[in-house]
Amino acid sequence: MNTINEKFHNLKDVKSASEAELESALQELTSNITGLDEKSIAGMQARLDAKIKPLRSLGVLEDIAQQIAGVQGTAQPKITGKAVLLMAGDHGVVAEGVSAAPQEVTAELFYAYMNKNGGVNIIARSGGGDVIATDIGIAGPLNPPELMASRVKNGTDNMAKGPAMSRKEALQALFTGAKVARDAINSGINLLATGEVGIGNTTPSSALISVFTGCSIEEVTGRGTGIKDDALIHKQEVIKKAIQINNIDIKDPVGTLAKIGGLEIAALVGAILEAAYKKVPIILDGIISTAAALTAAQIAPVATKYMISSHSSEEKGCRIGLQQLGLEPRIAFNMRLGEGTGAALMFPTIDTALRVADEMATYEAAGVTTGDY
Ligand SMILES: Cc1cc2ncn([C@H]3O[C@H](COP(=O)(O)O)[C@@H](O)[C@H]3O)c2cc1C
Ligand SMILES: O=C(O)c1cccnc1
Repeated sequence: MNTINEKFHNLKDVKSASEAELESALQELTSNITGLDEKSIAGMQARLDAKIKPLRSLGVLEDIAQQIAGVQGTAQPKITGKAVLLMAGDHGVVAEGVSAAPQEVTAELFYAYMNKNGGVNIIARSGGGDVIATDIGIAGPLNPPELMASRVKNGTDNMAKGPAMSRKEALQALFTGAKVARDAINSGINLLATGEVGIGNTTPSSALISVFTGCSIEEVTGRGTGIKDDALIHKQEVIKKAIQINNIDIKDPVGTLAKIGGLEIAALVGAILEAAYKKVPIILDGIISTAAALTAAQIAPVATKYMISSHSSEEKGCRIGLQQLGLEPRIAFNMRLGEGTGAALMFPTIDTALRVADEMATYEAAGVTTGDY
């Protein structure tokens, strides 16, 4: 497929493109996202119905197999590679005291992901997947400087005082994320998962979820890294202020993302849209990924069909956001780490769903008598 968007394969182009060029590339990208292939979904259902089990008795495993068939456009889908796309970015709003962790932790954790021993690396590895970590907008310098090659800005501005980003910066971050997803897909990975790191990022995520679901700040805002009662009330006040002073127009999702979002959240929006455009399923993680998914769905509602939910998260806005997307959490492990840890836990389950379709015996082959079920 040769669209205007392909021009932005090269990161240098993303950085030098004008705002108008980025806007038209987004138009082009989103208008080329199409729905799932119904024939392949029906073909997978027929394969599963022939297996030695009562009809639909493998529940969600069958839903997942059917969804992946529809995404790939074949009743015999295969997973050739899996990766968590971990986007890193800092947040000016941490100056308001919304997190229990200091800002420098974002950069410190980034090195752990590069050294392959962060939480998400272990869980992804257990499920046979990789982690691709990208600095979209960490505040401080990284060493070696090449690690900062994809950085759009040194952290967002404080959204409680003005917009977190300019519209152009949000679009640059979005297309940088899209490029990360495209490169991964072109290298043979065809199951993606969203992940992130960014001290303070449950604050913009809660803001986006409140705005896009219409739920109150109190309903969607939790303790993030683990702030105490007083700090939680303060965090909710900060979010209210950010929404008020930024004149949010939800009919303009990119503008909303720029004003009260984050660089890594914007990159995840781009990764989700690119996955849908390239017909690759993408697993959502916790509250930050869900905020990105809601934003992507505002930009291109059909992208929702490419999303696979993972865990419910202890951060309460996650479940509310998933519900708005028409998704149900699949894992309830009381997790609240982020990074893509919950999403990566779905890797083995998704492999299993396709393995059932490929390897489980049929009634005919096993010589099992069918009943009225
Ligand atoms: C050591 C550590 C590892 C993490 N890994 C992910 N997060 C998670 O916590 C942060 C969001 O929470 P808040 O909005 O309260 O700052 C993000 O970095 C998220 O990825 C972590 C947080 C910490 C402290
Ligand atoms: O839901 C998440 O992913 C989450 C929750 C708390 C802190 N960081 C991430």
